[in-house]
Amino acid sequence: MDHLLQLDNISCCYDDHTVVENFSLKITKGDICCLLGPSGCGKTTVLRAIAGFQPLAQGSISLADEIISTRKHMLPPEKRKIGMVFQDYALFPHLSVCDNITFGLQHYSTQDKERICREMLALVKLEGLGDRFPHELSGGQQQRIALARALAPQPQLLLMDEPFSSLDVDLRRSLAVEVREILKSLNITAIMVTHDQEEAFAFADKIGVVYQGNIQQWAAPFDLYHEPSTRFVADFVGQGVFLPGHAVDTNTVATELGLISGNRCYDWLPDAPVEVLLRPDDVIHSEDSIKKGEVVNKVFAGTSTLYTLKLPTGSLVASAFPSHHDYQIGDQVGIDIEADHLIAFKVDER
Ligand SMILES: Nc1ncnc2c1ncn2[C@@H]1O[C@H](COP(=O)(O)OP(=O)(O)OP(=O)(O)O)[C@@H](O)[C@H]1O
Repeated sequence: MDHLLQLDNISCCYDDHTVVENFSLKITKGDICCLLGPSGCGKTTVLRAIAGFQPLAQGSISLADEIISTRKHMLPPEKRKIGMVFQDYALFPHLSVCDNITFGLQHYSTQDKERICREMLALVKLEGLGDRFPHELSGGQQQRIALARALAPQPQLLLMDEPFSSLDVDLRRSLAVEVREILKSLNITAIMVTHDQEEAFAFADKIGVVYQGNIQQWAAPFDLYHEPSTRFVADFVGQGVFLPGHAVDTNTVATELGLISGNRCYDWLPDAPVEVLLRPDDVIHSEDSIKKGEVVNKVFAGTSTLYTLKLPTGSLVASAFPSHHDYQIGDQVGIDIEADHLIAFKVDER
């Protein structure tokens, strides 16, 4: 398969401090990807390395079969045909919307600039606002203009660093979906950096979960959620708790909620101590079940209510029940486990 972008074992340092180490990824043309991870894990550093602002201590980056960064060579950012969108929009305050959008088109004719500006404004659904100045636009509108400016020179790759994080939550989600549609309509390859997993889920075909300067897992959102390959990914992505148990055989674990069997095999030995990941949708309401949990917390979320339930040993599990079941703190609630994707880790597997 042809890859548009390839990072081979890159490392990046600030002074003597290595913040990204042996980091590799491959991105196919047209894919929309996300680097997701906690603050300080190195996401922005990787993005800056791809853009050409961050030198490499090791490894190489190639774009469309051209090596653009190694330890010894860095193609200047302006020659990489990479567009960037930043968290703070970074529009030029003294330029109109049209002049912002056409800023990267210095060598184009006036006629072409006007045409591209019209097309870009239509693309981001802001027709008619070309004469305004950035301070006359809302935050969401400014970010659309920043996107239009980045797309106007037809980049090979678009990089976005926390592009929606200055916006309120509703707008963040809806703009993530809308921007995804725009990029797909143009077959643009993009990488977004975020620490907001819902935003990453709404936006990306593939997500790389980054932890301490390294990719822990590179997968589609569904697989990250249901098939996390490390304990960190299981913990970081989605909600859930780890319930202690021990292995019975390769696909069954004994826990205080009984035997839990899944559709995959592990290489653990019988009796090995393990922890089972239970997502709120794995713990289901079952009125007549002999397995009970005591409600110790509840968060109403419209269609469902998220309950925290205390089991007899004191372990806690989370469960999302349809919200017409309304239990109170202290109630004993019957539950069952439905965890076909049995996700479990050996206790020492961190
Ligand atoms: N210019 C710099 N000089 C020294 N250290 C830096 C510099 N920029 C970043 N770092 C350090 O490098 C590490 C990775 O930073 P980076 O900004 O890449 O992380 P991040 O995952 O993007 O974090 P955030 O989500 O908070 O932006 C952090 O420990 C940070 O303190």
